[in-house]
Amino acid sequence: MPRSVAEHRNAVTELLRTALADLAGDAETVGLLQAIGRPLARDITAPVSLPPFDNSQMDGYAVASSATHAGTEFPVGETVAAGHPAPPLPPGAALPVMTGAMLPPGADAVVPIEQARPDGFRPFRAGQTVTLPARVPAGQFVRPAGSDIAAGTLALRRGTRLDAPQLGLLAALGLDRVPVLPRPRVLLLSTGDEVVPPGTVPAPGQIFDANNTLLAASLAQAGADVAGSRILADSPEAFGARLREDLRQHRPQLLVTSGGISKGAFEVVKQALAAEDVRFESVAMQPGGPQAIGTVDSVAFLGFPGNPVSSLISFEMFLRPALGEVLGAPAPRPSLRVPLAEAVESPEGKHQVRRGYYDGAAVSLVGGAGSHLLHALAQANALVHLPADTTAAAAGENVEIWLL
Ligand SMILES: Nc1nc2c(c(=O)[nH]1)N[C@H]1C(S)=C(S)[C@@H](COP(=O)(O)OP(=O)(O)OC[C@H]3O[C@@H](n4cnc5c(N)ncnc54)[C@H](O)[C@@H]3O)O[C@H]1N2
Ligand code: MOO
Repeated sequence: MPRSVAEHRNAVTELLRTALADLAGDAETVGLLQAIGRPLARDITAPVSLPPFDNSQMDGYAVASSATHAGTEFPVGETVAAGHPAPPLPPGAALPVMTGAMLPPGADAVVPIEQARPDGFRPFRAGQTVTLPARVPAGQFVRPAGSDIAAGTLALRRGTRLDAPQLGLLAALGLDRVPVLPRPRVLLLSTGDEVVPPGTVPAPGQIFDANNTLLAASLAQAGADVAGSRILADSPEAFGARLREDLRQHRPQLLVTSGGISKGAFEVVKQALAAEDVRFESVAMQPGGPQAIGTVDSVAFLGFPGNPVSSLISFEMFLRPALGEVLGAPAPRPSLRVPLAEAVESPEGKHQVRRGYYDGAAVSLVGGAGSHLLHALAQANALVHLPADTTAAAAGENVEIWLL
């Protein structure tokens, strides 16, 4: 009886929860730009307030609002520029103030230059005056200290994924380094006598290794550290020996293989790991039906099927969500329900994942269902989900897609 997608995803998540437990309690401190996309390891309390001082939201005149109730013509004082301490506001006067400049002590409102007469800044002359609107409300165009965040309050919670907005906030708070969770270390192995590295010359019957690159790119984008990767041929003995060496050398928290797990005569992963705590499952999904999961020498292990599209979809359906769930990053793929541009059929009892192109209105299928169609995958911008109980969907029917 095949496992459901949800059952296998839960199993992968539980495997990673155990494998990455130490990592999730650890931290390394890195520069802000080294932290892009990574989960914050500790709560961050604001060391300063933002804004740090009351300042002007407009280029204009700083006034005491009470004075604008008494009259509309003001003597003009010294100009207050951003980046410089503000002099106190002389009683009854108006000071030219620039956006971001400190509000002069004694001022509580700003009149934008467009509402002043004259409506431009002139070089300062003694005795110069400006006419401003009457009854300016207190607080107008003033950004009070701490109105964004007050010093001592929680700025970002542990586990928050650090993208541009969060990193920008940390920089604004004066922090140049940030504690993040260490990246999970992954050992990646492509398998098969037919698989040779790109950049070499294949012998008859051989093909170039797509999976190490495709999975290394996926893992790197998901915040993992691919500690090592290699291709191993279809010899279970050589596979076992090499794997042990690589595990000792790279000390990964996760081992991911592709290929060698289905029903052929030479299934190197299946044969080499037969005595290990590893299960070879059939998941009710297509592509990505054959899956292996377990531990090898206490290292968490996932075996993905060899077809490149199957490998990528296995990553997207199981490993990416599990990393997000356990570590707080990567973000889930954005999910939408959108109309199909064309009718589609799907095998009964299997969750089919087709590749699609979403143009903002509807999703069209890119290529067929075959799990070798890497060129079609490279043209797609979405995965199209046809759940196990769906055997057909008509054009215009809504389906779930994940944006890639
Ligand atoms: N009798 C059956 N045959 C197959 C079944 C089945 O249920 N009964 N399942 C099919 C499905 S579905 C898949 S998926 C594959 C999975 O097989 P393996 O995981 O054992 O993968 P391999 O046989 O090693 O390779 C499959 C396919 O992918 C190519 N490949 C492998 N590695 C790479 C790589 N690194 N880069 C590019 N291409 C790769 C390989 O040459 C094969 O064409 O089994 C079906 N068979
Ligand atoms: O399940 Mo296989 O992954 O279709 O090609």
